[in-house]
Amino acid sequence: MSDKTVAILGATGVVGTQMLRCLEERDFPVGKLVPLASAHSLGRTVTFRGEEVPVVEAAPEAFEGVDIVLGAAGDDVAKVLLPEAAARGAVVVDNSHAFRLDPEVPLVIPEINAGDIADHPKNIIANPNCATIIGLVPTWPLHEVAGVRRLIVSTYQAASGAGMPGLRELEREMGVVANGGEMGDTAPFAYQLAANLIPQIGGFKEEAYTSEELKMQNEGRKIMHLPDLRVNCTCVRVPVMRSHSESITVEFERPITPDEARTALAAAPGVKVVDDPANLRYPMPLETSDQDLVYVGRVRRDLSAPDGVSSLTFWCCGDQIRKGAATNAVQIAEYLV
Ligand SMILES: NC(=O)C1=CN([C@@H]2O[C@H](COP(=O)(O)OP(=O)(O)OC[C@H]3O[C@@H](n4cnc5c(N)ncnc54)[C@H](OP(=O)(O)O)[C@@H]3O)[C@@H](O)[C@H]2O)C=CC1
Ligand SMILES: N[C@@H](CC(=O)OP(=O)(O)O)C(=O)O
Repeated sequence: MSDKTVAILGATGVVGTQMLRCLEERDFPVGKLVPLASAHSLGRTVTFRGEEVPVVEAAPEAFEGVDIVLGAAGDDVAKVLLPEAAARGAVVVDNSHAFRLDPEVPLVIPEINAGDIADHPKNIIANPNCATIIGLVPTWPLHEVAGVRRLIVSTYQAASGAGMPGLRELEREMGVVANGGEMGDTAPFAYQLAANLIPQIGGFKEEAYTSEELKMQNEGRKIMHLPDLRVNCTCVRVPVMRSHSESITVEFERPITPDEARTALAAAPGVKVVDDPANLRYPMPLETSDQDLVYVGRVRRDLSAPDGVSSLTFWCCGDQIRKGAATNAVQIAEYLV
């Protein structure tokens, strides 16, 4: 396998920094690394394989000679720069929302639809929304057993889902809560997050759902190839540094017991079952931070299901910076090489 020239667009951010670590850990064949960021990061370096690599200002010409681009910038930057990279012959794996629902762009969680990677006519492959990845990795093996018809999801999303500014803001607010002082401006959050919950992620869209909540439906349908999948999602920002958690109730086409579900989950790639209520063992975000598996527990019957309806409830946690973003993107890039 020949070494590749790999660019990271947004190499100084939360996801970009994690991509550097994932490329190192997974021994991705990087011949040359091109770390790209905004003009305000010029003069900075990123550490890769023990060396300091200077950050380059992101511009179309920076993609000349690049084989693979990992996108870790926001939607607006992605929309402008990544087609420039693709036009220069690079294959792009992008983390933003910009291209996810484009019918000519595959939207991939490798554990579910790796087969979609091969057909990428625009030279762009999209990484799904982080909460969607963490929720669907354990939902898929249950679908394979019993056929998923409907999902009812509540998410508990970490501050770092809002990038470096979100992480820094929660750290600051925790200091203010502990030591006193002025809370002041809470951006990027609309309200104080420390010692609080904020039931809004993204802007409000149709039927009073937020953009983040609609991603679970629209991206889930595309990834699972289930255009009629019914999804009801509520997304909540919680004062956790890292790792998203989700409560998911699944309605199935066919009967499935909690034991059958645990057996399917235990055999599924990317999943670890932690489900031992007698010993108080269940997934928690502190435990799932900085690793790649989605932990699943609290698997139980949905006591509210109408007679004759097959339905289970479970709880899962996963590191949204790793499996929800950087790791998933590097996994896709591995298929490309
Ligand atoms: N955080 C998360 O958990 C997840 C994030 N994502 C998505 O990944 C992407 C990156 O998010 P995240 O890492 O959290 O964000 P951060 O805010 O932490 O990082 C943003 C990155 O984009 C760069 N950037 C900003 N403006 C420009 C520009 N004009 N030209 C080039 N680069 C620019 C920044 O560079 P500089 O330092 O110079 O400003 C920085 O490297 C987003 O699309 C996000 O939606 C997806 C899943 C999970
Ligand atoms: N919006 C997510 C993270 C994210 O960046 O999602 P997306 O890539 O779909 O914009 C969160 O705040 O937790």
